[in-house]
Amino acid sequence: MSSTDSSNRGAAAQEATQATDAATDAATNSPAAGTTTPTPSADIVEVAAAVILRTNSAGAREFLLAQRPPGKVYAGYWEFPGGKVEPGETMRQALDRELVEELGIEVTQATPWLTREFVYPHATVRIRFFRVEAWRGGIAPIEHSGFAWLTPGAPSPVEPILPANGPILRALELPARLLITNAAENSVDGELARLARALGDRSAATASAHEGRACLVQVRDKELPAAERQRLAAGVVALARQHSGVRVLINDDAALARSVGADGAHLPAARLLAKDAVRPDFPLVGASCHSAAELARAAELGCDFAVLGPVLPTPTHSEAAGCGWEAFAQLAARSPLPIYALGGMREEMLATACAHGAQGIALMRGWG
Ligand SMILES: Nc1nc2c([nH]c(=O)n2[C@H]2C[C@H](O)[C@@H](COP(=O)(O)OP(=O)(O)OP(=O)(O)O)O2)c(=O)[nH]1
Repeated sequence: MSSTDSSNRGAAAQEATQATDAATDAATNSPAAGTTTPTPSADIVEVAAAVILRTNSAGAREFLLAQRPPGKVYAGYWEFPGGKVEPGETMRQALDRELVEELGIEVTQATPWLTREFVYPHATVRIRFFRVEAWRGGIAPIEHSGFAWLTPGAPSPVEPILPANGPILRALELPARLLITNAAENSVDGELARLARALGDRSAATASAHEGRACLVQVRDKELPAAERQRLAAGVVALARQHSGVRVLINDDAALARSVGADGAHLPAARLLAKDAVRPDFPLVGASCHSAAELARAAELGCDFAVLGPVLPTPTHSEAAGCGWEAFAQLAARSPLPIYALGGMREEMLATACAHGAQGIALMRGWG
């Protein structure tokens, strides 16, 4: 984040306090989660849906889609299992009930993920997606016409898929970790060596593990002289190309991103809020956010993900206390975008971040 990014810092905690009960309820899977019901709205149908994830025998990640049966709206379309929240139910209770009714399984681990609103001819729906990684019982087609296990990023073997779900399928391609360069402290050569080690270790240690290899790398280091930044960016892209599942974004410099063949661009908050802001023309675009307004803007521009922080105190922004996990969760609960938690992150905080609705963690000093 640039110095201008700090203008809204602190707003995160403040805005989170104003979040609705519904958002609070949907925010986390911690003991406090799911203890309140969504705020009823005559106009919006609340839905809980499960992105059920497994690792197949080849070590690849897969998710489950199910086909809507005859007699329902959008019969024959493929969806994530789930359904409408009944009066008095929390989001999590609705999820648990639906998966018993539809699949015959008891959910034992679910983390809140994205919330997506979509206007259909028959209704406006607000779908709270949970990632479900553990359950009891065998999945059975009790209510659906069929099942399919899909690989994130691979062409879908089934269609049509419910129209609201396109962004969800794209979000499933994102990894759990975003590494941010810190050549200002480590030097360009030091940083390239750290990345080579990190990617090498990652590949070697987790060659068969589903998510271990994949990560995003953001070339930040905005203060570097242009030639050094170019060398860093080119070096990071060259390293990334030696490892599958590693994609590189350049912070705030589309021309540099193009010249080094990066996968994407990353927008600092000031750029995001500019009146003439548009989504840069890259396959992958991220944005730095510190408030609900910035998250909403990132979604409006069609960014693929946001980085939200600082969550915990960090030397990068020593003036900021960090919004804390509960505020993070409340902001994440309202976002249609996958969000990486930033600020004071370390590898062992990944599970905590996910329990509070994060896509994963963004690390600057805490990687390698
Ligand atoms: N379950 C589910 N619903 C989705 C997804 N994507 C999406 O747009 N929706 C929409 C379709 C429907 O308008 C709404 C879910 O309503 P539903 O009719 O399936 O709910 P239900 O299982 O409670 O069904 P019913 O008892 O009312 O017949 O959310 C998805 O991935 N999963």
